[in-house]
Amino acid sequence: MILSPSLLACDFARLGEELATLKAAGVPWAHVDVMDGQFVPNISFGLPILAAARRVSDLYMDVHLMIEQPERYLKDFADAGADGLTVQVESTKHIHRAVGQIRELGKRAGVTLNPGTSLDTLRPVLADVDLVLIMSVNPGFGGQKFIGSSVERVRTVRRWLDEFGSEAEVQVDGGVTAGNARALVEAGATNLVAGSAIFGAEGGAAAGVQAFRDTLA
Ligand SMILES: O=C(CO)[C@@H](O)[C@H](O)COP(=O)(O)O
Ligand SMILES: [Fe+2]
Repeated sequence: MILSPSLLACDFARLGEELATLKAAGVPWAHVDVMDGQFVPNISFGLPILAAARRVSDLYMDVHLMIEQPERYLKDFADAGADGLTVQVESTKHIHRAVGQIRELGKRAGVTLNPGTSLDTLRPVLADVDLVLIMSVNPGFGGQKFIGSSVERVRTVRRWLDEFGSEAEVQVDGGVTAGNARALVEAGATNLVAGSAIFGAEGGAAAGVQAFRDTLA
């Protein structure tokens, strides 16, 4: 199971140190939440922060684009240091084209959807992606409560992927904690994003990471 701590919950003034803490804790990925104030009602950060993170860290940069018409910026995010780019099905009229563009840029392509969007919207691109992200909160903010029905959505997507032998990651994002991680992994999740549960942990991010390890051991 891959843990992808969401940098949205870290101390931006200490970004380099936060990334170093994750690296020292043995975490392979960092989740980078880009929000434009249009697709979601919040603005987070964009290209310069990703580029700064890339300069000081060799963690896999897992970029979650919550922006309208993400195809306008895919190359910029790839150039700024993304390893994987995940786009929301609701944010573009051309999800198949966007996924193809990410692959053409030599990056791993991810697709995601809001909790209120039908899983069927994923089907046309399932064979073309490296990662499917099940959002378990309405995107836009960290620190929200996990939506329980997400567990069944994970199970369904994992089954669909298994039907044609896909090894795509099934990632879950939003309200993920050491308390619900086991149920998610048992349902087929291979990749968990966690922001507040890691950076808000008593004892700091390293303790937050250890709590996930303990519960999944
Ligand atoms: O994409 C998002 C929110 O839109 C997430 O990546 C959050 O940043 C996760 O934060 P927690 O729910 O784990 O605090
Ligand atoms: Fe995210």
